Amino acid sequence: MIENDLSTSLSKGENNNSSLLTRNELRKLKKVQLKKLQAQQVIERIEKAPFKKIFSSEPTQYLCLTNICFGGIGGVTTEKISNIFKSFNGYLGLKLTHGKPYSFIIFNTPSDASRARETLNEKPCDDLDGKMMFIEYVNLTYNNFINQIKNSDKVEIPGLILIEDFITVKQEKNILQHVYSTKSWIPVQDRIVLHYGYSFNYDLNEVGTKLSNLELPSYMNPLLEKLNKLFPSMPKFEQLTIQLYPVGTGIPPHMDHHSSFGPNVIAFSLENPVIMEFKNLKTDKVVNIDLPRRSLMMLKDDVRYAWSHAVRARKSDLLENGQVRERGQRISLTLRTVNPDRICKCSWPELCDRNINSKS
Ligand SMILES: O=C(O)CCC(=O)C(=O)O
Ligand SMILES: [Fe+2]
Repeated sequence: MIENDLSTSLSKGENNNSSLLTRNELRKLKKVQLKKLQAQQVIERIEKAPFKKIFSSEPTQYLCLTNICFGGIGGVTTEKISNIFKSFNGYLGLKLTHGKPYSFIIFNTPSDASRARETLNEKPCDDLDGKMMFIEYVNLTYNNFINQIKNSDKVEIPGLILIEDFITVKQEKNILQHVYSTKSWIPVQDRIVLHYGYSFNYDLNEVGTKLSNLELPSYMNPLLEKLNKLFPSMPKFEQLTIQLYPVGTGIPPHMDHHSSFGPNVIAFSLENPVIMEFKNLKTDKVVNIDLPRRSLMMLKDDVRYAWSHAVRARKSDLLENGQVRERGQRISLTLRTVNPDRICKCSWPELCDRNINSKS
């Protein structure tokens, strides 16, 4: 069946150069096409769907290596494959599949993917000991593959909300101008901080005294208005902490004080992104989340009350796609409400400072 398909396609002259090929070259070409068809047919059988439904003839940003699997017999390592693809512009990462003969490569745009495919498809690859990769574009409407690509190893942290581009470029510029012209910075460990509304007691790690000017700085207004529109039932934020993290610095693992502060803690990232490390204090599970520049992060529920968070003091971050990103100086703005009676009623009593740090 495969042989027949192949002879027809070659004799129809689908490969324009076939008439110029020597017998030997034609035999080799036939062998390659046979292998390619075999890989495609295996996928069609596993997926119970026709090739045309699974793959697209137009470039998409998702490539499927139809004959490359990871680990196991005949499998290659993730390192080998990422080394081959990471030299191409727009390479974002790879997704392995468990127990399936194919794998996926993700690019930023369809044209990035197309450049890599043009260079590598059906060409002997030195890094794979001369083996050829058969590469197809994943059809964006083929949900079975798209879901595998998008969800395979995304870890959700309950209660964590991340909104990218919450702050506009113009707003960021304005806030940074004001922040950098402020003179009242307080050194805390290797970073410097500013407090508005209430101070922060770093010895007890809880809310400090009410400050004379309770108003938050007016450059925060556009962000507060946008927050109000998105979360209309959220109470007014009363405390703002601004932190400047020079390259190489961070904040040790902590939970924002349960009794001092309300159920929603918000942190904006300005000037540079950073990886924040979250740890579930019951299971010790650690999850790294990339906080993009101009993003909003909200902590509520589990992640607010039962996970610690930290920015590790280091000069670079390892991203999910295996790339190392150099750190740049980062400004964060943390908004909190203050519990009037300093009492926490959360559902994690064993992790709550009302029991752990109860003062005599
Ligand atoms: O730098 C940040 O984004 C978060 C800072 C933080 O965790 C805090 O102020 O409690
Ligand atoms: Fe915090």
